[in-house]
Amino acid sequence: MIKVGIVGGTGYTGVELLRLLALHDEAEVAAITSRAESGRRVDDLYPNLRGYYDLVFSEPDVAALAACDIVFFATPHNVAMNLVPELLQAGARVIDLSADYRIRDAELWSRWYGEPHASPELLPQAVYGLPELNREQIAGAALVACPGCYPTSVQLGLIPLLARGLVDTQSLIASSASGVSGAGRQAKVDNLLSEVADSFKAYGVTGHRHLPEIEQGLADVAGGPVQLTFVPHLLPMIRGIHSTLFARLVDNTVDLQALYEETYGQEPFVDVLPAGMYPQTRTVKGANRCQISLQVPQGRDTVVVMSTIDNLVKGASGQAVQNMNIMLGLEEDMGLRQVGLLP
Ligand SMILES: NC(=O)C1=CN([C@@H]2O[C@H](COP(=O)(O)OP(=O)(O)OC[C@H]3O[C@@H](n4cnc5c(N)ncnc54)[C@H](OP(=O)(O)O)[C@@H]3O)[C@@H](O)[C@H]2O)C=CC1
Ligand SMILES: CC(=O)N[C@@H](CCC(=O)OP(=O)(O)O)C(=O)O
Repeated sequence: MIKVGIVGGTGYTGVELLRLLALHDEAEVAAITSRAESGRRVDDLYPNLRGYYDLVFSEPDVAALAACDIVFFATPHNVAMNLVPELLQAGARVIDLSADYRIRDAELWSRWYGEPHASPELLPQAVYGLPELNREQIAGAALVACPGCYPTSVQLGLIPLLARGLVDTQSLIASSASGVSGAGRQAKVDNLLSEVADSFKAYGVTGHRHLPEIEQGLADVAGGPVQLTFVPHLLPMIRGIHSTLFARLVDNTVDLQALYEETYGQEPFVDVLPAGMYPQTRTVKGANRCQISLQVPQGRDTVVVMSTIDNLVKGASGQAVQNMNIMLGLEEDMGLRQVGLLP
């Protein structure tokens, strides 16, 4: 069995990793950390896991983590970048769900995240963990930076258009909406039921930290700089992201439905819906799946792409397990064969 360590096991992505790994044939969680819950049984805090784990949370301990084959970081940014150098040196492979290694330029990273990067020397070897783009590099990586939740939905939605040079790269727009679990489990007044329920609002319009990450990924695909207007919104629900993406066509001779079906035809976790069908967050809830559909309204020159994921699964822990499977040469869908929860 593959020995897995999880740093940050009490958060929403940590417990989602535990849910998925409970049904994984080849992985066994050997170490799990929480500073606040150290000494407490995992299935005491999370009774849905009773019968699956005989584990106790402990303080982060580099020696115990270094004894694992794979270490997941399900921690806020600024944590992994301090511990990863030692773990890599000890021979562990790391899958970071936080933003610490997603942006290649350390100076750009520190401008958006507000402090210097603690291990910039590792940025060149970190592989951006979007399997649909980087499957081969992920397979050989020691350090994988899992994409953010919004970036996953936006990039998967726009990649086919940019790869073929079909749209203006300087006027891309992403209007995205997320459920509240995207903000994590930490208590915040803004995320109280009475603040969020029965309401809908935009935030981060002047600049959200996912913007440089998305632009970096899209620029790689387009082969040159792109400009994106990214507006996130908070939805009064728990899980799910819906991104509505707008791009101006510079070539409208291509059958876009066929292009998307061809691009993602062999992808196990991207589902291009038939023309006329709309993706919904509830049909991907609990599943490691991105559902996409597209339209060119009135046959004009703007293509509208709709892309939905569960932020905790394809947007975080599911994608992290997918990356682990690729790194270990396992079946890519091992532990990820869930169907979306409906209703
Ligand atoms: N929620 C989502 O939808 C998504 C989240 N992500 C990213 O994944 C990461 C985890 O997110 P999420 O699970 O929502 O976060 P949570 O706030 O829910 O959980 C954070 C976890 O990290 C631990 N932690 C916090 N600070 C430290 C520290 N200094 N050292 C060690 N452990 C620490 C906490 O436990 P304790 O404090 O007890 O140690 C807790 O278990 C974040 O970087 C987030 O941005 C990415 C995609 C989607
Ligand atoms: C709803 C909500 O608050 N979402 C979070 C982003 C989600 C997230 O986890 O950010 P990373 O993927 O970069 O780690 C936010 O906007 O800050």
